[in-house]
Amino acid sequence: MRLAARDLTLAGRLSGVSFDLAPGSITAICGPNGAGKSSLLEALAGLLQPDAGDITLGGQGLRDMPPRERAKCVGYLPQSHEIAWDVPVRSIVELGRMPHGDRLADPIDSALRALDIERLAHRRAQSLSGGETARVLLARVLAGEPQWILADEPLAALDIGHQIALLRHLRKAAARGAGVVLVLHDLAHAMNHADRAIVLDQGHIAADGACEDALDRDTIERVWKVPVRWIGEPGHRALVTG
Ligand SMILES: Nc1ncnc2c1ncn2[C@@H]1O[C@H](COP(=O)(O)OP(=O)(O)OP(=O)(O)O)[C@@H](O)[C@H]1O
Repeated sequence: MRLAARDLTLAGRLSGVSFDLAPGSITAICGPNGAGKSSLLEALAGLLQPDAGDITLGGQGLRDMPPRERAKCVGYLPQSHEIAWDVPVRSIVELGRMPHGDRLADPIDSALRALDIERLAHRRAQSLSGGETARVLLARVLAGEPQWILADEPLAALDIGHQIALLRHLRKAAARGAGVVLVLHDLAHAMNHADRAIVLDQGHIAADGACEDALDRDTIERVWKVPVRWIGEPGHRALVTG
């Protein structure tokens, strides 16, 4: 099912944003602070109603879908990583199955494994470190086996080992047919791990395309206003400033 936005507008946050995303790939949403990345992701998750324009999933308007159906199709990880309930980690991950009305062990165990939190399954959620909390909330999203995984800065709190493990897991999910949309501040992660980048600047799309094009030096200098150059080979690029 394709996920598409048409002329999405939200006062002061997004202006005429349009794109069409195919499942089976990873899209990075990049842009400076306040560009509208989180607002866009929230709108794609159906949690923020645009003032104008619409979002469709498989051709059907997102706002017309029953919430449970929408939640089955779209898994969303918000930017702030907080767990309000002091319950065992496994119970938090099980919440990802709520739209399905079950607690199937397989997807829950597989999500715990994917985020390397099996040994934390019986720990109280509020006793976790920041990075552990982020991994638990991601596991909750993965446990729902959504067709679309939307994650806002999923790598921000993770150490490099868990970052790479998560990116590999998301790549496998995409290879199995899921659509993955990640808000990423780290442009090298976007360049090396996404298939497509959508660059937002002040609520507008500044660039959209294959990462080598959409995140080229000119675009970064124009949008982020820092002098940069890429070094290394495709797939192993590093961004150097100055
Ligand atoms: N609830 C809100 N009401 C009104 N304006 C908001 C609201 N939330 C965010 N904004 C504004 O909308 C713009 C886009 O915010 P958004 O959080 O989407 O940006 P972002 O690209 O995710 O930023 P960051 O990289 O800092 O997380 C910002 O100018 C922000 O101040």
